[in-house]
Amino acid sequence: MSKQSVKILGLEKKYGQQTAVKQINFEVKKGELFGFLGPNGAGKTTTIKMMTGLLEPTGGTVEIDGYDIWKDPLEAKKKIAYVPDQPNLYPKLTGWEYLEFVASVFQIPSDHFKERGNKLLSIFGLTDRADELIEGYSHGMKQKIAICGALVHDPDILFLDEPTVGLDPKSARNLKNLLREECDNGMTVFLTTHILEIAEQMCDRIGIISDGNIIALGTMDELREKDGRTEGSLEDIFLELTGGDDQEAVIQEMAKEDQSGDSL
Ligand SMILES: Nc1ncnc2c1ncn2[C@@H]1O[C@H](COP(=O)(O)OP(=O)(O)OP(=O)(O)O)[C@@H](O)[C@H]1O
Repeated sequence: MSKQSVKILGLEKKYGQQTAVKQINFEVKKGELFGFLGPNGAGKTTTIKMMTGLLEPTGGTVEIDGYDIWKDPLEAKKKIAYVPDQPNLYPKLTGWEYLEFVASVFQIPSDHFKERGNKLLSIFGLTDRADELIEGYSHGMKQKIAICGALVHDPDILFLDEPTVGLDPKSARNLKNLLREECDNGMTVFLTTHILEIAEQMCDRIGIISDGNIIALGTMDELREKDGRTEGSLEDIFLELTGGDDQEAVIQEMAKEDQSGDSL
């Protein structure tokens, strides 16, 4: 048994001439809540798709609990669940039928499924809507049923791409609490987010990718230490590392000009 849930070695993706992910290396430990951050176009989705076996790398390997996702896909994929930022659902199934379908694919015993499914629907306030067709769900409800589907079979490792986008504050809070609880019970969670407060509050460790390279990796304290700080928010660290400070300064200058009317 591997101590790491996920082991990434020399992972690379080229799209034609462009190298979107540049031979990155990192590990995610069992029971860890890992946040993967980076500016737009940095390579987050490309990386998560390679980690979940949806996009073939140009080079390198991804091990899921010791199994290579490309050489041993069945064993590796039994252990994971993935919720993309735009989940593909079956519109002609009801919410409950969708959960039943996922549970049947993963051969979850009926009693366990019913208890787990009902608990998840209740956490996300979907109990009263579970018998309606998914095609009638709002964007946020679709996001929530996709998350319920991912959790209903108790994956060892859960991958989430921008999980809180589209969720109302209460659902986002419930999701954060649930993920923390699942990790404390041994599940590993790997999530991407642009909401730095979420990463700062929730995540045990954080990886920052910029232009296809991992430019920071560690706990909040470790990131601060490497950045030569004793305090400061993740936003400060993120903007400094990704060059956002310069952009911030430009934006502030432009705002000043706008206020003084110079630029009109
Ligand atoms: N199918 C594709 N074909 C060509 N280039 C692609 C493709 N998918 C992504 N890219 C490029 O790879 C780079 C990384 O994209 P990716 O979607 O992984 O970034 P991201 O960090 O998830 O960005 P965002 O925060 O905007 O979602 C970008 O320059 C993007 O244009």
